[in-house]
Amino acid sequence: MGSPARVSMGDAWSWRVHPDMEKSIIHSDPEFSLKENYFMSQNEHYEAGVKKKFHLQMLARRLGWSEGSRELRYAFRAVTGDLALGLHHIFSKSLQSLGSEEQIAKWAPLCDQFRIIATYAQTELGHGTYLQGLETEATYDADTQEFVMHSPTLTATKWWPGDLGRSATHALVLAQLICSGARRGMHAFIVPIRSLQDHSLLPGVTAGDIGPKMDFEYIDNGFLQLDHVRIPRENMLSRFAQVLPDGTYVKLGTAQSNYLSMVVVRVGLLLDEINPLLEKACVIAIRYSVIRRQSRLRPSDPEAKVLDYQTQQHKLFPQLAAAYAFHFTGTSLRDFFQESYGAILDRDFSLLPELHALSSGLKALISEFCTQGAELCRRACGGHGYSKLSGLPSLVSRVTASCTYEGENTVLYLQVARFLLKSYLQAQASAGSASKTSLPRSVAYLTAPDLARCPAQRAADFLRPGLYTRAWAHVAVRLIRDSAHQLQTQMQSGAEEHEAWNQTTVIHLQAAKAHCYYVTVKSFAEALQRLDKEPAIQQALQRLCDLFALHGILSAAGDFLHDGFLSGAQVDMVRTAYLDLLFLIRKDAISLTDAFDFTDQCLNSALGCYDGNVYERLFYWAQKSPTNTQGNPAYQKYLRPLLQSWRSKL
Ligand SMILES: CCCCCCCCCC(=O)SCCNC(=O)CCNC(=O)[C@H](O)C(C)(C)COP(=O)(O)OP(=O)(O)OC[C@H]1O[C@@H](n2cnc3c(N)ncnc32)[C@H](O)[C@@H]1OP(=O)(O)O
Ligand SMILES: Cc1cc2nc3c(=O)[nH]c(=O)nc-3n(C[C@H](O)[C@H](O)[C@H](O)COP(=O)(O)OP(=O)(O)OC[C@H]3O[C@@H](n4cnc5c(N)ncnc54)[C@H](O)[C@@H]3O)c2cc1C
Repeated sequence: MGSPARVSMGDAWSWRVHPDMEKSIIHSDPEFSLKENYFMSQNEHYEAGVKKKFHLQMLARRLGWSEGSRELRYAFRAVTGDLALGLHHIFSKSLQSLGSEEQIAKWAPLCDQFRIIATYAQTELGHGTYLQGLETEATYDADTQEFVMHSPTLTATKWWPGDLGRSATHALVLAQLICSGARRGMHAFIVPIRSLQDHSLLPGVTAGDIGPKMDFEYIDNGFLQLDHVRIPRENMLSRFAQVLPDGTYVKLGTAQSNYLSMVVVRVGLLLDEINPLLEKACVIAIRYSVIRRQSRLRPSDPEAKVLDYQTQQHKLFPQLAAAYAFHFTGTSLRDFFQESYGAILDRDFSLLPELHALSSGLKALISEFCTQGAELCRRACGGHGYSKLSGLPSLVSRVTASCTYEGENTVLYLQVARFLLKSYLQAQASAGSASKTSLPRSVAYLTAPDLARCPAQRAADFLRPGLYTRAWAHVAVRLIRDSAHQLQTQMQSGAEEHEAWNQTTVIHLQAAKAHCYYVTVKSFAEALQRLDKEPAIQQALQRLCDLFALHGILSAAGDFLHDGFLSGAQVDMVRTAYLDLLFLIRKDAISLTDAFDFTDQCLNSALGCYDGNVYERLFYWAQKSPTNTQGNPAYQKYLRPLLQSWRSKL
């Protein structure tokens, strides 16, 4: 499979490594090798993650790669993100979004030069979602112009922050501010927690690791308790709020301004962490599926490549289409973020509600689909997909966390629903008045002309992006309208507002998901329009866009049939078009996965290597397992006595 030019791993039977690869700064450096990853303990994973981070920072310093540079981003991608201190960078982003210019000037150089190691400590043992419920307190003492940081209860213990368990010297502690006798809500405070001299915990600080997790073993997620720890007034990040020396509270933003850092992180995670996990799963599963031969398509044929079975294509190609859809949608969101972030930092919050809704909804949708998709890819590889040596179990357990961290998905979808309801009611209100208030771009379709029936006459009509995008808009509008109506009905029947909301959240959730899927279909289709100078690429990607849209329609056919927008015959047309696409995509499948440009070292998979030597690699890697190299102490202790035990009865 493929040319010998790009080969893998340098193992005995691989073709000669291409000269170009020898120069790959990351992959030729044994410090970045991932070969032992599947055989490590939690402690070994943590040390390996810190070691790689240390070496990468020394390399970056030597080569002049700045923070956020393309080189560092590529290096992070090449080392598959198995680098410790990820939260240090989340601290930096939070400092940039919540800190004053003076605070940024002071702390950013310390971060960039790793003169401190920081974490983002928001979640507590008792609260992660409900930020108004956070218990950690920051009480201002005007006499000393200090904040007294305190964990008043066990449930106030900070729990989960990455790099907190053993690495960080400072924590950005999100706490309830108490000043001038009033509670002011969640604010961010820079709290030193370990000595810069000997890394020992500072007075009043209790911290440690929270123990084994489903994955992310290389990150020391930790706990933190503060016992009346004093920090200077200047350590409260004050872009959106200040406490003056006498304790006067000056509000410069909104009640949720200090939530901005979560928006920043959600946007960044989509392209940098979450979608690449699905991309890798697709590369491994699709490459393996052209190597794996099993059963016969015709009795007279040789055993077939499993990728030639329509059901295998039905499993894998929608995941490939989703990975591309999320790449273009994540890029579109990043562009919108860059367009609006500057204004928000300057306290123009007009675009923040839409940015919050988009970042919340796409983080929920993309993490959910990447988790489902990675698991589907794993299952599509049969028994070998259950071997850690395939690389797939690790991808699944790692991407699963993205449905929870940076905002639990259901909670984020409900944030979207809240935004959709407000937008819908605004559209309804202005529909009757002369002054048409324009809706945010992402919900402009709420006031666009709607079709009652889909005009498609034949299967080929469903290969038109305009037609299927409007089909998705139709369903999203109907579900949003229905959710608003159900809420109104509940309230008209006497339910109190919050109870009515709770009793209709399942319906709101459905509307939010349809909206997010519509946004993704639209973003993907719009991105492809800009590829008109690359017709061959445009055609290959257009098939994936069509497949993503039609697979979604078939998966939610009831929503399209519900009001007769699609007829049963039209759903059959969608299925015909969908199945034809599977056949057409088959010939591009390998190229479309190669295009993600993951090296074999980065994939770290015995099934997904470019040279296709799956069986040799599986067998060779298994030989290296400590289960085969460290003897069998159980034999002397138990098996031998068991095997001999019959004698004792004689
Ligand atoms: C390589 C390493 C990879 C792994 C990295 C992992 C890193 C993980 C780091 C973390 O997990 S950090 C912790 C992340 N935690 C969260 O994301 C907590 C999620 N919870 C929330 O965001 C809020 O609590 C929630 C939005 C669910 C509820 O907020 P509230 O209880 O304050 O109230 P509400 O829902 O009533 O929202 C009030 C207003 O604030 C708005 N709002 C809420 N969150 C906002 C936000 N983030 N930005 C802007 N506005 C926001 C919201 O739209 C609404 O506006 P309107 O009143 O105009 O409708
Ligand atoms: C791998 C990993 C890394 C993390 N890293 C960090 C970090 O570095 N820093 C940090 O501060 N935190 C971190 N976290 C914590 C993470 O942000 C929280 O776990 C997350 O925000 C979810 O909050 P929770 O755990 O309280 O879940 P909960 O909110 O308790 O969720 C439990 C259930 O309650 C439901 N629920 C909660 N509220 C509502 C509601 N209003 N309406 C409907 N249903 C609701 C949820 O949908 C969910 O089904 C990390 C978590 C993980 C798994």
